[in-house]
Amino acid sequence: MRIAVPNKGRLHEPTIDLLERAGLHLENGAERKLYADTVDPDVSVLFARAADIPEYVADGAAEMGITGYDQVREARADTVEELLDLEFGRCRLVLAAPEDGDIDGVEDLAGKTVATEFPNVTRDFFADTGVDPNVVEVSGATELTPHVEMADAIVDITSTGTTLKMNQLAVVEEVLASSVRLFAREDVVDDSKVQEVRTALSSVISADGKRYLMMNVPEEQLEEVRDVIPGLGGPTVMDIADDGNGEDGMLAVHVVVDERDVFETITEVKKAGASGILVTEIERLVE
Ligand SMILES: Nc1ncnc2c1ncn2[C@@H]1O[C@H](COP(=O)(O)OP(=O)(O)OP(=O)(O)O)[C@@H](O)[C@H]1O
Ligand SMILES: O=P(O)(O)OC[C@H]1O[C@H](OP(=O)(O)OP(=O)(O)O)[C@H](O)[C@@H]1O
Ligand SMILES: [Mg+2]
Repeated sequence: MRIAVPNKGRLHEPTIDLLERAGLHLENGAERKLYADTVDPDVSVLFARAADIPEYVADGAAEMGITGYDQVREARADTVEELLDLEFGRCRLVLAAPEDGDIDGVEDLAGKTVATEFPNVTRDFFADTGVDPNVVEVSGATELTPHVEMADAIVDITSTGTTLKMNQLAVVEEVLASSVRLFAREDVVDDSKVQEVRTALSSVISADGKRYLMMNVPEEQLEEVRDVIPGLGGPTVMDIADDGNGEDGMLAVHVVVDERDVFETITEVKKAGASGILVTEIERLVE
């Protein structure tokens, strides 16, 4: 099985990082190589441009791919199936026009020109509106085109909004919300290796923002502690073997909580009688 992943650009590093955290360590993958092996002899990685990845998967160069949803839609790769939202590379494709111009809505673009790196997504968007502007494809610096009379509006990526603002452009309408996805070719989605990869990546995402709390609780205090724990599916409670030091009747309580609940939970369980509280990170969480 081969996974196509971005070879450069902003998606490269976070993708490699995710594979590593999922236990799919890369081997023999010196920088600038086309392929890398992983610790799993059945899984290798193919490096490609973010925009080419959906096509690589559709055409059979790889079985799985990781890239932005915007690229999957642009490639119109209808033989690939999404397996997982990887929850990074969040951005929006928006229709934007000069702030001080006369384009306030989609209908104002009838007979006008829209420049974009995403001509297919743009045409699909306008097809649904009944407005049919002229769409011109550019390969970068799209934000410049309305200022050089090349276009009346653009469809481009925005996340913080800084680039649009810098170019005196305002959002007219959202075209697409995107994030990075794991997908596979239709004919291999049920393959056990594909599902293994999906589970491994999913376990990293599930663990993100979660912490593991361990504490000691006197038996008679268990209910009180349990009541203040916001845990995932309730805590795990274990007997602590009597160590002969009067620790009899102590229980070990383990629970997974949201990182943002950790501070309050510690305060609450302490009040309820817990001691020896330990907080650790979670690498993976297989549900
Ligand atoms: N500003 C942004 N914020 C969040 N995600 C973004 C942003 N810009 C792009 N992306 C996502 O990253 C994907 C690839 O963009 P990126 O800029 O890394 O590649 P690229 O422009 O093709 O790189 P290069 O031109 O170096 O090959 C986009 O398709 C989109 O899904
Ligand atoms: O809303 P913002 O946070 O300003 O982000 C939007 C910008 O980010 C991307 O460009 P990128 O930085 O990838 O440069 P590129 O044009 O070289 O791909 C995108 O093409 C926008 O220009
Ligand atoms: Mg870019």
